[in-house]
Amino acid sequence: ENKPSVGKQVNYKITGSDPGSGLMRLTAQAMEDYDLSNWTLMESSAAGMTAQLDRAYKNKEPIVFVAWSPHWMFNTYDLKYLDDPKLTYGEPEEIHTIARLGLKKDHPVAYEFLDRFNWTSDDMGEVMVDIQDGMEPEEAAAKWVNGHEGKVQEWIEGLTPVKGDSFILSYVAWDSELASTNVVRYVLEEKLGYRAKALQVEIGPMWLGVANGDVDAIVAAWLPVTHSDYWEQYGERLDDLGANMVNVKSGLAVPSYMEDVNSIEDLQL
Ligand SMILES: C[SH](C)CC(=O)O
Repeated sequence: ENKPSVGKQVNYKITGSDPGSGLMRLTAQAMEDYDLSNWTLMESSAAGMTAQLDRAYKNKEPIVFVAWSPHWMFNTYDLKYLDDPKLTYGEPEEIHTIARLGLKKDHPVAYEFLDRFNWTSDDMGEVMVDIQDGMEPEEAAAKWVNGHEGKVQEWIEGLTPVKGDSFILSYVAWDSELASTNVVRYVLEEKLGYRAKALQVEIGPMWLGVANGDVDAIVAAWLPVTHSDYWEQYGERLDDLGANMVNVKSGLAVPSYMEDVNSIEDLQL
């Protein structure tokens, strides 16, 4: 039977996340690249997006939403990314650790740890799923660090703990960065002797804070594509310590029960 178009099914709405985020900028670009001028990108937050996904999924309703991996939603729901033949969302990319200028001199122990910090999507996934199952982020981080001695040892081998120096991290409430920032904070405090704080902020203040030196470091930079605009704006005032995770990706996704929607081009119908 002639089913209404997917646009009609979702009132031409893309369920978005936090305004200003790279994913929202890329999705606005995708709406241009794929001529989705009659669609609206709904601003929300990462938590708002997953709440709307949960409601739609439970009722097996159609929904088109912004997505990124690693994320617990791909463990919880049967989802699929829409093909992006124009590569608006780019190729799989990296999450980078970014330090303020001067950090190496001021906090050499923390700097060396942050320079070595790297883990996999599976590692992050363990922490994210524990948090999603109701564990406090600090507790989930402690559980992961205490359960992965070997990996943590690589990060801190030969480093002499400090005596209570303060350290400030910041992050945006994306489930991925809630996990990574809490693990880094836990290691700084419990293994390296810092009094470390993790400030939850929006994306603009996160980048501005580390660029103007109010924040010591972030582990939340999606590069080279998703956060390219922030890197262009602040990059020369920052110290990029490289990838803490590789092969991450973002894009548009739908539940797999939307069988006839497999590419962003299918939204034009
Ligand atoms: C974790 S999301 C890809 C971050 C963003 O959209 O800027």
